[in-house]
Amino acid sequence: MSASNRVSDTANPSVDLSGEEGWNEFDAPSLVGDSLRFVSGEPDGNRFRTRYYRDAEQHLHARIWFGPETEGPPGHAHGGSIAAVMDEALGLAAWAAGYPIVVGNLNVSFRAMLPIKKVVTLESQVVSVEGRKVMIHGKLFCDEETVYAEGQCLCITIPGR
Ligand SMILES: CCCCCCCC(=O)SCCNC(=O)CCNC(=O)[C@H](O)C(C)(C)COP(=O)(O)OP(=O)(O)OC[C@H]1O[C@@H](n2cnc3c(N)ncnc32)[C@H](O)[C@@H]1OP(=O)(O)O
Repeated sequence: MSASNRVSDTANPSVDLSGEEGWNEFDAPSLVGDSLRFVSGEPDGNRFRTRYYRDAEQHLHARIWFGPETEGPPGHAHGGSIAAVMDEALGLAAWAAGYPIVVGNLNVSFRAMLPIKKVVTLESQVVSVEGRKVMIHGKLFCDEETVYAEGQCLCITIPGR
C-alpha cells in the first residue's frame, strides 16, 4: 500500500448510521456489558462502525460501516470481517430476544463482494428455539437486489443465566 493510500485510509470520515423510520436504537452494552469490543469497540475508528436498532416487532437490525481496516480482497471486505459481524450481531439478536447464549455454530454464505467504506444493513430473525438451541438467521445487504452475506447462527443458552 502506498503512503498516499495510508493517509486517505486513516482520515476520519463521517458516516451516516441512522436507522429507518420505526426503528429504535438498541443499547447493546446495557444488556450485555462493554465486552462487544471486537466489532463495536471503536465507534470512530477505521475498522467497523456499528449501530444497533430494533423494529416494532423487536427484530434486531444494524447499520454497519466496513472501514478500510476490514479490507481483504482489494477494495472489498475480508470474509472474516463479515463473519465477525455475523457472530456479534446474530449472537446479540439472541440476547436481545431474551436468551443468554454463546454461539455454538455459525455458517456464513458470502453472496457478493462487499465494497469497503460502505454502510450496509444487517437484519436478523429468531427462527427457532428448541431446548437450549436458538437459531438466528441474518443477512447483510444494501438493497433488495444486493445481498452480500447470509448467516445461520446456532446459539446455545448458558445454564444458570
Ligand atoms: C455478549 C453478547 C453478544 C454475543 C456475541 C458474541 C458471540 C460469540 O462470539 S460467543 C464466543 C464464541 N463461542 C464460544 O466460544 C462457544 C464455545 N463453546 C462452548 O462453550 C460450548 O461448546 C457450548 C456452551 C456452546 C455448548 O456446550 P454445553 O453447555 O456443554 O452444551 P452441550 O450439552 O454440548 O450442547 C447443548 C445442545 O446444543 C447442541 N450443540 C452444542 N454445540 C453445538 C454445535 N457446535 N453445533 C450443533 N449443535 C451444538 C448439542 O448437540 C446439544 O443439543 P441437544 O440438547 O439437542 O442434545
